[in-house]
Amino acid sequence: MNKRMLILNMGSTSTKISVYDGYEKIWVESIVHPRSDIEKYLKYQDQYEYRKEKVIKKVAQKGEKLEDFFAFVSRGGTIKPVSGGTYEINQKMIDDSWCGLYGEHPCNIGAEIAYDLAKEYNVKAYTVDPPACSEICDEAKISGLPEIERYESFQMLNHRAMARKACKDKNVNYEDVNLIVVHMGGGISVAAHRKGKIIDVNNALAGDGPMAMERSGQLPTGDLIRLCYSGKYTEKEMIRKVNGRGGVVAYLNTTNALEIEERIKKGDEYALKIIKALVYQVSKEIGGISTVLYGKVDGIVLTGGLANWSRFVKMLKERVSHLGEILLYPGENEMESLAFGVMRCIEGSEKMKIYGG
Ligand SMILES: Nc1ncnc2c1ncn2[C@@H]1O[C@H](COP(=O)(O)OP(=O)(O)OP(=O)(O)O)[C@@H](O)[C@H]1O
Ligand SMILES: CCCC(=O)O
Repeated sequence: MNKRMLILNMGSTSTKISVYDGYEKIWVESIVHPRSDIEKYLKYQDQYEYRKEKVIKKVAQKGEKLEDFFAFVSRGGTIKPVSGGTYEINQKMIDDSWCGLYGEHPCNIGAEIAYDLAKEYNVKAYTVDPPACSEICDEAKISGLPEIERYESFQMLNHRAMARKACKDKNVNYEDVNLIVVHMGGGISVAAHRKGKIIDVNNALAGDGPMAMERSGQLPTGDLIRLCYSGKYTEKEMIRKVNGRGGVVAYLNTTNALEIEERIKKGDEYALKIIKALVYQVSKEIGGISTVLYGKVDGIVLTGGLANWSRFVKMLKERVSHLGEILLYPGENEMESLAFGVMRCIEGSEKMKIYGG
């Protein structure tokens, strides 16, 4: 049986592409998108052609043929909260993610590209652990205004993958321990994993939680309302401002941590001040979420691209180590998680889920 899959993972700053043959990784490549390339798109949806072209070109460069895949698999999209697992991507999922109601993120483009390619080549498209979680505890859903219910869009795929990996390495069951997992990529999400369930996490796409490389995070509400009504910005511009053009990039004009590190090494005090503020906000979020677990924290998993940055991790550790053991898992395990999730369903050890909206 053909088990060759094309895996797509569209992040805020990069497109990761991989080919798996069953459980075996054949290759993986990451395309980093320069700010100048993506800055011009006001809505993430407008990046569809740009990202698709990159995928098609890379697949051809690697000597692969699109007709040789039995499935197209993508991370995403932002949909109505569901339980974790592997889902066949269907039209309802595309409609719900494309309208942006549950958050704007490039993973929605990945899901759409996988779905379109699957239709074109008459195969199936799948996703695993979509970024909206139905396990949030009741208290966390109350926002403070009855008209607004809190829901969460975040990097669930990598949260689960790294939490499980850390537990495997520690020889404990994910379902038996309490973890704080901190995914630090283009967006930052800090979650309480209580005995295998994610019971609270900041909505990394909706101006919730700490600022991040390209997200504003939570802002003083009154000032935000005044900016919205200032007449200077449309609704779309404001949404893009907090999600895509806010956070570190708004201060330093880059999302590239290596570039910021170089600037700091050369004595850029302003860059250091902003990164200190980033560490401060992430630490505060970690401290806050420890109360969700009544302070019973078995470990703090730091993951995502920024967990590679030694200066950043050192400063973070100084502030939060007293809360629990720091478990460092830089980067992400998303490609493998996507491939393995599909394989478990194909082999029958797990049931494929259908999204009904
Ligand atoms: N080796 C490294 N050292 C320091 N920083 C790094 C390193 N590798 C990646 N980063 C930084 O990590 C960030 C990107 O992280 P990541 O690749 O997890 O995000 P993404 O997938 O683009 O976005 P998302 O959060 O939407 O998934 C960038 O700021 C990048 O500069
Ligand atoms: C949908 C992914 C949200 C994030 O960037 O954390």
